[in-house]
Amino acid sequence: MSAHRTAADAAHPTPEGNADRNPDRPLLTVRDLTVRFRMPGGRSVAAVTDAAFDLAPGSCLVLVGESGCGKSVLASALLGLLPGNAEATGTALLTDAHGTIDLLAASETELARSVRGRRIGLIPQSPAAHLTPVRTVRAQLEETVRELTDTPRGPALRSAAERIAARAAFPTGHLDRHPHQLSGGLAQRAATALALAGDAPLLLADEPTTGLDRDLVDRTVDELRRHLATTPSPPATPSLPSPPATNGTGRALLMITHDLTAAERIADRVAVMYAGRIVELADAPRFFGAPGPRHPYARGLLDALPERAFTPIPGMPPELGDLPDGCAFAARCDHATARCTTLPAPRDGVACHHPGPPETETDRARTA
Ligand SMILES: Nc1ncnc2c1ncn2[C@@H]1O[C@H](COP(=O)(O)OP(=O)(O)OP(=O)(O)O)[C@@H](O)[C@H]1O
Ligand code: NI
Repeated sequence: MSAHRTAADAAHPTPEGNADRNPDRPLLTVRDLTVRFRMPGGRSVAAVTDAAFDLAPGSCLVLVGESGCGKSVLASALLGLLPGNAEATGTALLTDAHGTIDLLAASETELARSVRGRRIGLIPQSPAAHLTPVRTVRAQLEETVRELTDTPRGPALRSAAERIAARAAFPTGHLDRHPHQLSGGLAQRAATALALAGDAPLLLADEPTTGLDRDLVDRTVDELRRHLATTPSPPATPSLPSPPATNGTGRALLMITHDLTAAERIADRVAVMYAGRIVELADAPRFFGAPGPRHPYARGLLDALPERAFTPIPGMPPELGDLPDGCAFAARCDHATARCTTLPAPRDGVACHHPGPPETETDRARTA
C-alpha cells in the first residue's frame, strides 16, 4: 500500500482490485458514483450506477458508450451541474495543488468559486449554449483568462487570449466574431479555448470533437494530449503565493466521445459504459490492439466500426427507468447464459460473467 493512500482510499479499493497500480496518487478518485433522476409518479431513472475509476496525473481516460448510457450525467455530477431532480451519491475525490475535495460533497458556493474553471475545466457537449451570444469570442476569452489567472487588462491579456485560441486551433482572424457567426466546429474550438484558459489540473471534455473533420479531430486531440504533458503554470501575478507542487505531471483529462478513432489516439485508459454502469475499464493499447476488449459489449462497439468488422450490435440498450435485475447487456449478448440473470460484479476491470480470454500471464494467474 502506498504512503499516499488515505483512509478514504482504503475504504474504496480501486475497481481493478489493485490499489497500487498507479505510482502517483490519482488526481481524481471516483467510487460508487450513482445518479438517480426522480421522475413524476415516483419513477426513477438510473442514469449512473456504482461508477468507479482513478485518473492519474498526466493521463487521459476516455469514456465511451452508446448515446444515453450516462456519460454526460457522470461528468455533470463531478461538476455539480446536475438538474434539481437528480440525486448523486458516492465519492469523487479531486487531489491537486489546492488539496483534496470531495466533489460530490462540496457546496455549490465552493464549486462555483473555486472548482469550476479553476480546478476543473469543462469542454461542454453543446458549446453554442455555453458561449455568451452578445459578446465576441475575444471578449469572452480575455474575460475568462483575466478572471481565472489574474492577468491584468492590456497587451499581456490580449496575447494570452490569442495564444490559447491558437492552442485550440481557433483562428485569430475569427476572434472578433460573435458566437452566431461561428460554424459548429468553430464554436467547438472556442469552447475548448475557454476550457483551457483556467489552466485547471483536471479537464473534462464532453464530445470535444463533434462537428470537426478528421484533420481537426486529430489536431484537437493532439492539443489536449500536449496540454496533459505540461504542468499547470504558476499564478500570473508574482505577488500571489505559488501553490505547492502537484504530484506527478499535474494535469489529467477525462474525455467523453463517440469517436473511437479519436479515443484510440488520445487515451491511456478506456472506460466503457453500458446502461449507466462502467462494464470495462482497460489500458488503451490492449483495448484497441491485442488482445482487445474483454466485455462482449465493448467487443461489439469495436466490431461496429467501419474499419473493423462493420457489424452493428443487434438490438437497443434498455430503458434506464426500467433496468433488468441482472446484466443489462444480456438481452443483446450472444454469449448470455442463465448466470446473466444476476448482476456481474466487476473483476479485473470487467463486469461480465463470461469475459473474453485473458491474455497475459498475470491475467491467467489472477483468474485461475
Ligand atoms: N434531467 C433529466 N431527467 C431525467 N432523465 C435524464 C435527465 N438528464 C438525462 N437523463 C437521462 O439520463 C440518461 C443518460 O444521459 P446522458 O446525457 O448522460 O447520456 P450520454 O451517454 O451522455 O449520451 P450522448 O452520447 O447522447 O450524449 C439518459 O437516459 C437520459 O434520458
Ligand atoms: Ni452526452
